[in-house]
Amino acid sequence: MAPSAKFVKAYKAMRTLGYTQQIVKPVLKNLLVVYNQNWQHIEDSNYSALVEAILDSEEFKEKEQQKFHLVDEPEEDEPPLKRSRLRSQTCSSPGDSSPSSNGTKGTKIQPQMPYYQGEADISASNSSPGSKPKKKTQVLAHHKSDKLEPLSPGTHLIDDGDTYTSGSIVPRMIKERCEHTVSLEEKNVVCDSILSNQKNMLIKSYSDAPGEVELLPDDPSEFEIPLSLVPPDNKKFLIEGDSSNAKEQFSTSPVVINLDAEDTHGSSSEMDSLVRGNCLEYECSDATKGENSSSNSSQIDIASSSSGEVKLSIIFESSLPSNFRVPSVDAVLRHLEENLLKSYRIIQPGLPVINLMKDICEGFLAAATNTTDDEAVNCTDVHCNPISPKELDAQHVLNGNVNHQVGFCVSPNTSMGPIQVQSPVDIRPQIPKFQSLNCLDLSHYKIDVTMKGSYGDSNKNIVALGDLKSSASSSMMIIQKQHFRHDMLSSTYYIDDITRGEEDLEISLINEFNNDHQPMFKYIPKNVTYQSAYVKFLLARISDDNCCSNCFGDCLSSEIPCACAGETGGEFAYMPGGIVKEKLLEDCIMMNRNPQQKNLFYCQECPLERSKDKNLSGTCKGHLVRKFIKECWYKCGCTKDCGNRVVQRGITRRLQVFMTPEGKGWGLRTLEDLPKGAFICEYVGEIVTNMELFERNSLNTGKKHTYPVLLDADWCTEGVLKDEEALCLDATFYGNIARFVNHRCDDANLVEIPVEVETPDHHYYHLAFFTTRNVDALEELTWDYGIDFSDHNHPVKAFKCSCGSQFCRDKKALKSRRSRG
Ligand SMILES: C[S@@+](CC[C@H](N)C(=O)[O-])C[C@H]1O[C@@H](n2cnc3c(N)ncnc32)[C@H](O)[C@@H]1O
Repeated sequence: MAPSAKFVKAYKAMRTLGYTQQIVKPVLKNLLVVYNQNWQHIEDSNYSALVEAILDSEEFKEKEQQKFHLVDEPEEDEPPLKRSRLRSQTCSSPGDSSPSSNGTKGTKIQPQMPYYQGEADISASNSSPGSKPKKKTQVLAHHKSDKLEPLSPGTHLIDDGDTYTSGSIVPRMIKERCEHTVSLEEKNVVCDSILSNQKNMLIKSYSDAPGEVELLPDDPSEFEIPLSLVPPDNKKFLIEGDSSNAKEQFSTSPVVINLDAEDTHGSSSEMDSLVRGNCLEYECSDATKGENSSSNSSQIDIASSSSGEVKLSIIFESSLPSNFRVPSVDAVLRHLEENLLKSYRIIQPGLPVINLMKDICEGFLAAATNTTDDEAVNCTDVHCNPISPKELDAQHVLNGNVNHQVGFCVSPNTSMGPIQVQSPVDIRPQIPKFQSLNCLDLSHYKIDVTMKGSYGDSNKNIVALGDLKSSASSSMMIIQKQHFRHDMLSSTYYIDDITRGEEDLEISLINEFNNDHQPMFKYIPKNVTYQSAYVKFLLARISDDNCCSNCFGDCLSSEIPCACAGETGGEFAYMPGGIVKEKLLEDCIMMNRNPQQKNLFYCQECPLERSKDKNLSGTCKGHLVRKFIKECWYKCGCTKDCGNRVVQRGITRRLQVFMTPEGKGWGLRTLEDLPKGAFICEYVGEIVTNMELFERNSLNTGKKHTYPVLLDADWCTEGVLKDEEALCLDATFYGNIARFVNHRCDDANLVEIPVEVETPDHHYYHLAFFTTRNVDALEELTWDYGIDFSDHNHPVKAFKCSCGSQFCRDKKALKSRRSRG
């Protein structure tokens, strides 16, 4: 039996035997210690005897006394159940004679269960079911007396305008919690700067004993931080307040909800809540998932305050690798964005994690302000008891478990705003890892996001929290529901617009072949300069005579070619309708297919060759003279509809990114029939200098999504560009759909043509794709990357080509290699 299952079993058995959570909790903790060391003893144990033995043991009592500074009180007749709960979940003021726990009177069984030295967190409870109260203890605390009001199950408790439907209420004060070092709860409290600043925070808590009431504050405004709660029947939890008045209720009635979808059933939720609310938080979070769950899990806790702040905690649990190092917040976010989002089923392209978290918070606000009572009871658990980064549970430490808490504060109101990292990752001291036998060897990543905001309508993407059994890394699935068409197979992965509205047309992405999700990159519709690249089309150069400032209307309809056409020999590149003229198209295709027939320009004193060796004059090896297009632009006198403006208007054809069945990865296809010479898209990416690209490539050892396009190295006839000036396009991190165009040898249906829009100096141009022939709807769009598959010395190792072309150069190279032996 898996240790976690045993743990659950032990818990259930103890609860069945009638032990209160407050007894079970410390006992389980002790049990865990034993368990780690000698778990086979547990297998056949009589749990009743076990509990009694633990409670009766001298070590247990001693530790409990030390830890909680318990003061013996005169015996008082109180039902043990209630007393124990009061003892462990409430804090009494000095001199408070409210009921407290009795001592333990256990059996004489003393199992050989070594207590692990250093184990620190032991509950204050030491009562035993059915036992006669032996003594009363009092927790020394420093706060004013709390008012106690009993409720029966289902009773509506009106407090400060709030309505509670059932259960117990355990409000706490943050000050008290931060000052205290006496209880398990205190140990777990983070005096978080975010939460601690909140006023009027009140917690609704539900015990496992319906009708049992804990503390109710005289002044709820004193309660600033929520504590852990247990729902009465594992299902019943509500956001208090009636729906008619939900907004006001919400603003004055903070709630704390655990939305862990996996904890919705059975007593596991109860236990999970119980233990998470205390020091055993993570162990039991895992334990409750029992045998069925993987060792990895996650949960989301969301809390809101009366001031409109929503705090989101995401706890991600996974096995600690041996090279574990605490990363920076930036590193975590970057890593998530680059690598992990897809495993969480987050389909939004380039979605920053922080935005996702903010969306969740906003969704919570929106839901909270629109939720009816009926809907509200779906929440499964009530919990917010953040673990103090400074005070780790000893068991965690011993198990080498680490809790990283990261706080983020998302700026006010629902519009996007700057994000402040409020509390950076807490760096754990170097704790020797305890090699335990059990399966609770988890690391815990807890990311808190806090959003203060107005409660305006949110039309943000839907966030669904559910069970993602197929995912190895998380039980959380976050999807954009609206992006799934109903007629699709459940296995189809589909996004309706990967451009996020950046293009005039939506461009969908579909995968019907495997489980790959959209690669991480940021969609940009136009090139952006990365850093050092200097692109010369400044407004200061508006006086340059490279435009047709005297034109008006549509230049194409003018009888005399305009100045822009003069740049390309007095000929416009386009026909009406934006189709590239046949001659230009064929020239460009030819130049690509037959490099040996490239149009070369030879200079007399080649600056390029001279730059290689200053002492030699150097014979010019020829510079490529590329055919190009010069478009009119906004410096010109023509209108935006001018027929000589095509590429700058962006994508106009219906296209789709799809998963290719041939193993080439993603590809681009057309969803409509295309004529020959039609503009498809520009190759968009980051404009980087040669130097920057080199640095990137040497840093980035991971797989590349794109082939950087060298913009002007073989085209510039104006002199030799230094590496820090020569421009390249890299679409690895920022790009458009062109980054998905796959290679096809020789007979690709796309050809790239340089297009000048803003600058005439050939230093920078747009690389535009046009169709080389008529293309049918659903055909894949391909481009000949120009790779020489026989060049094995090339620094970039070519992929194994599966273009399927009869002219495939890779296959030819392979054949000739084979024939050479
Ligand atoms: C610009 S990306 C094209 C999009 C890419 N398929 C993806 O999934 O992101 C270039 C990469 O696609 C793959 N690829 C492109 N054309 C290919 C071909 N003909 N055969 C095999 N793989 C190809 C190679 O992995 C190459 O490095």
